[in-house]
Amino acid sequence: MAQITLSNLRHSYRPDPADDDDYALKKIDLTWDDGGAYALLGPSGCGKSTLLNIISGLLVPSEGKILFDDRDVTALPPAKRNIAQVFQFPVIYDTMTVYDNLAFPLRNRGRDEDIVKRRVTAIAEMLEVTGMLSTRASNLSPDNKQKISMGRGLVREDVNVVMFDEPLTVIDPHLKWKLRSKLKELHQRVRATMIYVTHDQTEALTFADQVVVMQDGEIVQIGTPVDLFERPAHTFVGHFIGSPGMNVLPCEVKGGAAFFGGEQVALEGPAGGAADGKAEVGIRPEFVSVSTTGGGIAAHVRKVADIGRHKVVEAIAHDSRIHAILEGDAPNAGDAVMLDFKRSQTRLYKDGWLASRPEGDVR
Ligand SMILES: Nc1ncnc2c1ncn2[C@@H]1O[C@H](COP(=O)(O)OP(=O)(O)OP(=O)(O)O)[C@@H](O)[C@H]1O
Repeated sequence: MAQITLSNLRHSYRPDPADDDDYALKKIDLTWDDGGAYALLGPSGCGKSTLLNIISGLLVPSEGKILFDDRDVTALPPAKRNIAQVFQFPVIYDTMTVYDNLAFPLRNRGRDEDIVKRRVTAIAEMLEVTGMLSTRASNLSPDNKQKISMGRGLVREDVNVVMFDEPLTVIDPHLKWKLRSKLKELHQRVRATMIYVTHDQTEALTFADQVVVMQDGEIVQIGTPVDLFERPAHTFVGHFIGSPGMNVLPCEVKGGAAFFGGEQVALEGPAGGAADGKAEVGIRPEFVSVSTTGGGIAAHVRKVADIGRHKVVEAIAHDSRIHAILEGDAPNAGDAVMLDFKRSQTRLYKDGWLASRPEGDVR
């Protein structure tokens, strides 16, 4: 396994890129620690596959370097990088047994049969496919085929990194959670460096210790799932993560205080030196409380969706839509209500970026 460093990376598919918009990857500086479980998360077109292909060697970046530990691999072809990849669709040999499929990457590199047997047995046990080892792969269900594909990615002990590219795309929704938690468990057992590429926040947040969020060819935040939920570094992360995402409301900053529709909104702490003028207040629906008697911002309820575990209230205040997630009783559509924002979770964003700081942070 190796630490992977991406240094000053830029990539354009155009022969003569002029400005930032011509780059699929604008400027990436990132270190993936040895043994880490990472997710690369972002919407379609943000540059995830481009980045993955640069790490695997299918693409040579227009600028910058890739290091595996201290070794510069920027110009090395995929076969020389010693990485394993699991793709959207299972890559297995239908005519071979499950055992031979799992053994293939090891035999291909000339490993002794006793090592092959030890590794295949261990991986099969982790994946809970021991009972299928002598089954022909053609007889497997799609999810078991993908499990074997994952096993092939994990069977070698000497790879620098295992990369998963949207590996659950073909899996039935009701089986997805099973494979998702299985992958997490596998990482805890094999401790390989793993990069999991997805546009699905649930997959990213379940699998990864660190999530790298991309937008438009740039990294907007790297953090734990809790960081991304509690302190989105950018309103994009606030919107993209969460269901519904963070409420982002227009506000006016005056002398370090934020005003929404003329009413002051108490921020978590100092406004971070945000200059007077237009900015945004960010508050997650989980931290908005709704009452008919208490104080707060006057609003009216537009609709209420009961989604089982909780209710999602959509209210309108000062022409902005505000979501609140409620566990117990909820108002009805048309009700006049008061909205209260939990102060410690109320953030200020300036030009999209987090500006406010927690109380007591006097930087
Ligand atoms: N071979 C190519 N030639 C030209 N442009 C490309 C090529 N591959 C990708 N792009 C462009 O580069 C940008 C990043 O694409 P990329 O496929 O890396 O994003 P992605 O996040 O992986 O999206 P998806 O999840 O849809 O695969 C997009 O604007 C895309 O249109």
